Amino acid sequence: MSAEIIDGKKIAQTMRAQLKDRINQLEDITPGLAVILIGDNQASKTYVSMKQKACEDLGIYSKLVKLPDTVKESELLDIIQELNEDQLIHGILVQLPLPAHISETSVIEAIYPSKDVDGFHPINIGRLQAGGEAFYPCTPNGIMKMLEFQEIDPAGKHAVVVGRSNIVGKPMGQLLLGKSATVTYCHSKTADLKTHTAQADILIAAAGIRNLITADHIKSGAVVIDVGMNRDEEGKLCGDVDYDQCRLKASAITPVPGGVGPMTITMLLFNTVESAERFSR
Ligand SMILES: Nc1nc2c(c(=O)[nH]1)N[C@@H](CN(C=O)c1ccc(C(=O)N[C@@H](CCC(=O)O)C(=O)O)cc1)CN2
Repeated sequence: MSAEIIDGKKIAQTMRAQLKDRINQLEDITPGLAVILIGDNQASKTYVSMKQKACEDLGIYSKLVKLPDTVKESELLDIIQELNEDQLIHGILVQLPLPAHISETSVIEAIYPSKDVDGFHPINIGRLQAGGEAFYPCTPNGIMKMLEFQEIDPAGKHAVVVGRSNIVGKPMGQLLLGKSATVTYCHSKTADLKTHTAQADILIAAAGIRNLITADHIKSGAVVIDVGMNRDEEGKLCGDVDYDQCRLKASAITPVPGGVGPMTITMLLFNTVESAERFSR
């Protein structure tokens, strides 16, 4: 068997074209996104410039706030409050990770839930679980859209999520549960990982460990979604899944790069447009 390759770039392009139409339909309002970048982390700089370029391509106003990694938490919170009150801004995000002296919790909680287009605020996380109007975290929601595009219905399937981060693993399981999958969470401390992953109809690998998932870990015909963003010895980008092995056993698989990554930014644009639409109602 050779798996169908789930092309994240192509799905992202289709969704971005749909978003452009929605933006064109907004009268007298341009969606606005504020991105706060702290410090000099090379990967963060790359992701932020990708976000800005994506905004530019779609006609979303983007405001970049660059701060040194010596910035005080109180200064950052003041900036967030200004953006909360800025009528031109419909979405605010602080690029993660943060320097060690700044509390991620305080920063996330300072953003108004109505502008939290990353979907990380406890109000949005709570509504994801309990229902109600909310922004969902971009990476897991992007994966749900990918499954939808591929016509893979999670209902009744066994989904195994490897990873328990607040931004991917935990909300991923909740979203799959919301679509009636039976969900198992695993993580770096799970004993005998293979026993669990080999039962998955849908396997989400989001542990941040290169080649954690090999062919032995998956069931024949499984759908394998790779959220990993790791570098090999030569600096080449690779996921958590041994792609060359697993694509011969899976029924569908995402590559890295070109799989989940492009959907993360697309869902950020999606949330920003949604926020502007709510604002204009
Ligand atoms: N505030 C946030 N911080 C972080 C988030 C987030 O959703 N919000 N997620 C990640 C990084 N991230 C977006 O910020 C992100 C990661 C990867 C990609 C992507 O498109 N990857 C490409 C490859 C890019 C490359 O060549 O380096 C791919 O997989 O094809 C987009 C966004 C952590 N921080």
